[in-house]
Amino acid sequence: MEMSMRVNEDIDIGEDITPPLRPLSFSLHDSFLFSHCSGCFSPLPNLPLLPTFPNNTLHVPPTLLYCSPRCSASDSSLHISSAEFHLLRSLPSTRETSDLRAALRFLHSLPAACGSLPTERIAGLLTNREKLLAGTTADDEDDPESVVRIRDGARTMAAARKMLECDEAPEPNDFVLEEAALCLVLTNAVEVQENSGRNLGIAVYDPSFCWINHSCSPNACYRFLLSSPPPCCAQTRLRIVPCVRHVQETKTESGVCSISELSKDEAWQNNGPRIVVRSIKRIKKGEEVTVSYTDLLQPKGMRQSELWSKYQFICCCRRCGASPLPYVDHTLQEIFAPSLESSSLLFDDDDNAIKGLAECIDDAITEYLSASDPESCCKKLEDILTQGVLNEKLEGRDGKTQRNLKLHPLHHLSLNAYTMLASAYKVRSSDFLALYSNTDEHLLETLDLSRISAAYSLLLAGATHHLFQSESSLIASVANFWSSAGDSLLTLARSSIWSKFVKSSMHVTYVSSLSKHICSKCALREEFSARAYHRQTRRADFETISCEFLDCVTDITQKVWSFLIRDNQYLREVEDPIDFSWLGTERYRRIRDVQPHLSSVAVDSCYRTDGSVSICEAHIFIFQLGVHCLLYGGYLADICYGQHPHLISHVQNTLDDEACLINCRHETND
Ligand SMILES: C[S@@+](CC[C@H](N)C(=O)[O-])C[C@H]1O[C@@H](n2cnc3c(N)ncnc32)[C@H](O)[C@@H]1O
Repeated sequence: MEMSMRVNEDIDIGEDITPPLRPLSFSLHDSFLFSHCSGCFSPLPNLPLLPTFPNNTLHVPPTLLYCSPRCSASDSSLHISSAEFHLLRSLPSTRETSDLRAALRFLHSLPAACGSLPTERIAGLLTNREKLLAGTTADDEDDPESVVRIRDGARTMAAARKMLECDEAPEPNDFVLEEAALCLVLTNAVEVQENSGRNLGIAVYDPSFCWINHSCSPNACYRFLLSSPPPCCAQTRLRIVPCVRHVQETKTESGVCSISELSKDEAWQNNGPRIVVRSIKRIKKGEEVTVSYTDLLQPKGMRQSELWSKYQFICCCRRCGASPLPYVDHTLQEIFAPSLESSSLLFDDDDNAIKGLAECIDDAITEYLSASDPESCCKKLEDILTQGVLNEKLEGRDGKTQRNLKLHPLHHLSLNAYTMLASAYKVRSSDFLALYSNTDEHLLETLDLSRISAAYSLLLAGATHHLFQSESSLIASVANFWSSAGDSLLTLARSSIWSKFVKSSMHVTYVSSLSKHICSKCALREEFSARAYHRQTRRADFETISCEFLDCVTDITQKVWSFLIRDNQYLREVEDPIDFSWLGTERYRRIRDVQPHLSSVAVDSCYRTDGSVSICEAHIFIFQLGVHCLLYGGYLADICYGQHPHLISHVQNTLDDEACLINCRHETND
């Protein structure tokens, strides 16, 4: 039996298709146990509450914490009686325990009738146990790592449950139920993210959510509500219905108890992050609803291998099944051999060199995240992006040949590198500002670092937008990247350093650009006002709004890109970060073969030597660009996640700032 969910009416883009659904089981990741409430996942206050132990018999250090008496009252008993408490106290701190704890909580909430041994489904939810343990061998030592992890985890869960009864350690085959519950969590749990995108923990929801299958070109996405849902959202009906497909060889055993039995149990009425499913495409009545279980910006091979290792299925969705590969997948893995006419002429033995490239990028990123040396990270990543790798193993007709392989600017590793570079340059800029005094040279260097950070953010947003134009399910990533680019450009524009340069070089062009400051060419502002003040989003205008936005940002970017990327060797190869038509040109191939000549620029000649914009004009354009990116990112986020008060006030503050900037410049000018 295979379950899926279908819509029971026509759905437009950007509509909620479920009400907020409560979790059946949830747990914070270990690293958030002492910073976030285990009952509702919100950040802890200064004086958090401990679990309430029965009769205060247990005088032990806290294993988790709560934000309020309500959360403590509703969650403490589950913490103790599910054996989560025993598990946390007995397990070495090296193993992440959120999956084990969610499985224990899930098991504890099952009515007694569910105690017989299930394997395929529990409470209607697929355990996938047989598939996940498929590699099991006669000798434990030969088992694949994933199998050992499930088996050891289940054994630990069983031991913790035994501790509740003060019983002896379990027999080896005493933990089938725990194994099934753990497999169920691995198959059905989703990462719960806060607004900033951090993964706080995991949660398992009822079949209305868990029967939704995966697609690499999904038509829906989901969001979490950590506080009470707004009334409009809570009133949404469930607009999806289950669909059963009977598969011949499947065993007849199914759920050992139904979800309706579970929902009567008080334990299921607890707190926890709620989830809402939302359409990101138009969906016709009767069509299957799908979400993504993986990162859609990965190329096909990586998505397939992740889905196989986590869920043991091969995705046959429209995107995966297309032949030849769709543009987006082809591009995400494209490699250049600059000396050759076409990347299709890559040879089999280039594979190892490409693996080497991936390892170098991963190493630089890991080193940055663990040792936090942003300067070294920037150098390593930019060296790889600019120089690529040499494949020296190829035997040509004349003996050994060297081939230089480079990542395409839209390769998925390039996109990862841009994310890290935007972050690392930003950190370097704020470190620099904190460390050095106000000499012009140091201020200029701070501005330069912030400028490059903003340029990488803009490149990342433009690159993913380019891919989004051929794969519309990338909307959530694109929304995120445009918002980050907006934030990054506005951080640059708001830097107090500008005033040093702007005052001394105020001139006529700058003043005339002010009048053009408020953009009248695109409808993003009207759209924002409609959304913020009248709670309406004009979905029908999606294509128009997106085209107008692109026209505007392409226009402004052309004026300011050379300023943003000045003196950066890699970014100088990127002719335009929004319109990538230059990628196919002969000129680009030549640029990639030539090492650009870099000269150090004297402070007094900065930014005004080669016919590019003056620093004053650049300041205005960067602000304009930042506002556009933020408004459009917010517009797309609204489609994916619905009205978000936090986002609306963020954009509103920016528009207020913008009004101040204009007034201030007019006054200065008067
Ligand atoms: C959360 S469940 C989804 C509901 C599931 N189909 C069921 O019958 O309960 C996840 C499991 O569904 C199956 N599944 C989900 N998406 C799939 C897809 N695109 N192709 C094949 N199997 C899929 C896999 O077995 C996966 O482990």
